[in-house]
Amino acid sequence: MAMTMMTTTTNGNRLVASCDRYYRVAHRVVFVRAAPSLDAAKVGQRTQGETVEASRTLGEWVETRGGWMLTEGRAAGVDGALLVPISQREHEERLVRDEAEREHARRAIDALVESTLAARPDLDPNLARREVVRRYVAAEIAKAHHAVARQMRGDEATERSDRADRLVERCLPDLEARGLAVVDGFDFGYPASAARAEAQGLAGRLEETIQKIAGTRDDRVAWFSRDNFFAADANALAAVLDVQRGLAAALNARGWRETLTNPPAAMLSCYPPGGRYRKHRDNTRVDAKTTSNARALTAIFYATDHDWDDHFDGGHLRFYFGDDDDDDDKSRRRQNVVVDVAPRPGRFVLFDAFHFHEVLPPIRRNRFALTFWIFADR
Ligand SMILES: O=C(O)CCC(=O)C(=O)O
Ligand SMILES: [Fe+2]
Repeated sequence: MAMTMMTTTTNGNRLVASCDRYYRVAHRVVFVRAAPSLDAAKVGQRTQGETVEASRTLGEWVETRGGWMLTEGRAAGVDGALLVPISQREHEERLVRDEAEREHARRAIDALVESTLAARPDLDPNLARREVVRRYVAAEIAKAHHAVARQMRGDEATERSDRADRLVERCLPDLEARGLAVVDGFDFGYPASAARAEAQGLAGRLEETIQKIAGTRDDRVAWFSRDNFFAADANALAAVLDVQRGLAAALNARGWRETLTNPPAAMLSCYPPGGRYRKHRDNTRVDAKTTSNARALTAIFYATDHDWDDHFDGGHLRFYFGDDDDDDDKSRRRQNVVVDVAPRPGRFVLFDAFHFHEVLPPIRRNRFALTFWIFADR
């Protein structure tokens, strides 16, 4: 039985109960840290919609099972609340609802396992169950991602920009032919060196990712909206983001195969010398109708030093075209073609989020990039 931290005070004749014990996670991911400090090691994470029970509060931090969580996003470079206080009653209703959902999932999985085994009696029941659970969980996660993407829709049509139209015109042939376009020398409105200087100035706000703990990637990142960039006087990066935000509308206007939408923020990343991001895809297909998230295209602008050298600085973005074997467009398939794209300053890359790719280690200096994922309304 959970203990409550109800404090009851009198306000005139009325009794006012205040409770700061329960929270709903209001941000995509909120980290659990070993201590109440942004520098403390991450020891876990909670995702949007989960509820958190706190045992102690300390300023903008609450102690929860396993560590400390930040309640307000400002210090973490995010707008608004990360954790929203909820009442004990709401918390308990959520627990009941969560249990009902779990029960529903258990029944759905049992039924799927049964029908799978009826169709394929030769299958090992344990393996069949494991596969059904994997698909079920992936589909549920995808549903949640798409619900978030749908909430964010609606602004793309107003974000037409001439620059984005021109950039799409340059990308479209290669994007359609091989799912990858690379554009150099595009005029984003500011020199690439200005974006580089701003990225350097924001480096102190970048943070390790949860994948760092898992050992798959070494960059530090922060999420920026246009307003965050303007607040930080990062006008060149804001101008790049404006163009990135115009791509969905420009592609939609040219009849792109899916209706594209915008996410709220772009990711500024910095790979230190020797850092990498192991081979991965930004999205995967769970089955014919389901993808693991809403990402359709990845749009990257490199804010590297003006004298970045392909050979001595490295840090290439490596694509593996032959490996997209779940790509339903077979005509785009290539057999084991590796393509390396150097992160040259001001270079812009647009690619299919389902392509396998990897970031090779930069050799001598920090490698900054502004990455924007264009969503699809699937
Ligand atoms: O910075 C890059 O070139 C690619 C980064 C990447 O693959 C990612 O963040 O998913
Ligand atoms: Fe990626």
